[in-house]
Amino acid sequence: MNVKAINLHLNYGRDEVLHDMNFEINEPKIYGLLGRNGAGKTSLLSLIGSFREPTSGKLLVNDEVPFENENVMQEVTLMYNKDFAGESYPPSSIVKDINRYRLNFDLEYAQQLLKKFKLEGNKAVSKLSKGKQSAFNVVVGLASRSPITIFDEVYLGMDAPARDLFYKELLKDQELHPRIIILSTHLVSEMDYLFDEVIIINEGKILLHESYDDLVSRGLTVIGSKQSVDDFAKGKEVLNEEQLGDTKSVTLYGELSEAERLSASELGLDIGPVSLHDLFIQLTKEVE
Ligand SMILES: Nc1ncnc2c1ncn2[C@@H]1O[C@H](COP(=O)(O)OP(=O)(O)OP(=O)(O)O)[C@@H](O)[C@H]1O
Repeated sequence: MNVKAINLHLNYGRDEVLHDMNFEINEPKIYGLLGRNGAGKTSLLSLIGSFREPTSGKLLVNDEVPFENENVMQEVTLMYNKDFAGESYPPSSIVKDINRYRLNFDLEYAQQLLKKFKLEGNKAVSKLSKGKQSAFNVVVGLASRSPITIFDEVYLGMDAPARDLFYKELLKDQELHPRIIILSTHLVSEMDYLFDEVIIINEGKILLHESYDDLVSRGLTVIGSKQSVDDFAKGKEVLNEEQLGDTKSVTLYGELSEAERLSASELGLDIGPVSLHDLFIQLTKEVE
């Protein structure tokens, strides 16, 4: 199972929204897809979900073009904030329907999840609250057990306890049935512990694709007197600087050698970690 982008471009009319993307994901892991509003996350996911075709280049799923490809479509589930306005059936009967045409769908698991998310009643999906409709998307996405399962911000309407239940179920089910799971989200600090790998896209380009651990280990804050911090930061990639009186704090991006750590301690500098949330903000901020 894999997803590959090769010199991938996507235009809407004259607007190019994905520019020359190249990446590959091929392991059953949880991938966090991050990007600012309008970065192109949904556009990219809609190509993987075979909702549209690239303008040029290739997007391959299991080495095949997914668009209108029955084999691939059975392997991929893309859940997004669907409009359920015309949906007059309750969740319990919709999952039975889905079970008839989705190969990997696990009806029993779907029914257990409906119970956990309190979606068992006879109310039509269109009459459920927004948060409950989102929870229903989560149920369908999890129970689809698709080798490639994508959640495009479906959980945004859910309250904190429901989101927590989703994260727990996701980790539990991923352990039992490993698959490629892509989570596109703005809730970076809440969800970062779920990610094995992180892909950040910025203005339609892949900014980085790394393991969560490598990425986070590369960000650090350095705090101390202005002169010492400036000396230490010279020649390094500085993502952010703040100063209060003579005290300065910088966010650096890159590996530190043992010698550099020693020199920081000799200069009386405090070195601390940076969260993925902060790194994401710094890495994608607009240059003033
Ligand atoms: N159907 C469409 N027609 C024209 N332009 C579109 C269409 N869908 C998206 N766009 C544009 O493509 C760009 C990328 O949008 P996309 O929805 O992929 O971003 P996103 O990263 O998912 O954003 P958000 O975080 O706000 O959901 C934006 O500039 C958007 O205005």
